[in-house]
Amino acid sequence: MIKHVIFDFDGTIVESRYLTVELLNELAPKYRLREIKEDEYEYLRSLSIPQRCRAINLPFYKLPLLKHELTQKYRRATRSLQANKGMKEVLQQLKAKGLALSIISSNSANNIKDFLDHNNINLFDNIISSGGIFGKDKAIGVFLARHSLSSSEVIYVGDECRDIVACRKNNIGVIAVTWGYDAEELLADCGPDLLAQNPSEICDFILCQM
Ligand SMILES: O=C(O)COP(=O)(O)O
Repeated sequence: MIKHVIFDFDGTIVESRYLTVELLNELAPKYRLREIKEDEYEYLRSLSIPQRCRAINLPFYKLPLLKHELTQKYRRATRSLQANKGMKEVLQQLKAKGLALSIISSNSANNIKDFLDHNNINLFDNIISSGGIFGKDKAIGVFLARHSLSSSEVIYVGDECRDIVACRKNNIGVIAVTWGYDAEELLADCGPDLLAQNPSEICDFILCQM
């Protein structure tokens, strides 16, 4: 029975895709990246992370430093970001049913808290940063152990294939949402338990497993 729902932040709860592209373009000269044009967004969403990195001339070794700088720059814009339509209501409904809610994200806890405070979203029991882009599987594992949760008591809601992979490594269920960073076809190939086209499907899926 599900007791705890863990959410991804960027793309899933908050619409930060355009901000991320803007910040990447700002950092492009420093990291010698190819600038991203607006008409490429959809194409880039359909690529895997290694393909995406190649498409913008980003060698993997530059990724940690770039990610760090991007997270710092993100801070100044948290107040201009909006929650994805219908997500606040989903969080409220799940909380009202007695579920614990947490966030495990590769963004920083400060950025996330800033956004949540500014938008009066005060529903999360834990906000955890997994650090790097690929640390989510470990962060989820530590979280389950720390809270004595079995894999069947938890479900994750995310928007990227790397979220699905991290959940599979921990044997937990995963809902992938189609309005975030990764395109629907890419997510479908990773085999989530549910591919949600709109926020209300998240509630329906979770509440029928309680
Ligand atoms: O920091 C990011 O760019 C992505 O963060 P997320 O794990 O919440 O999607």
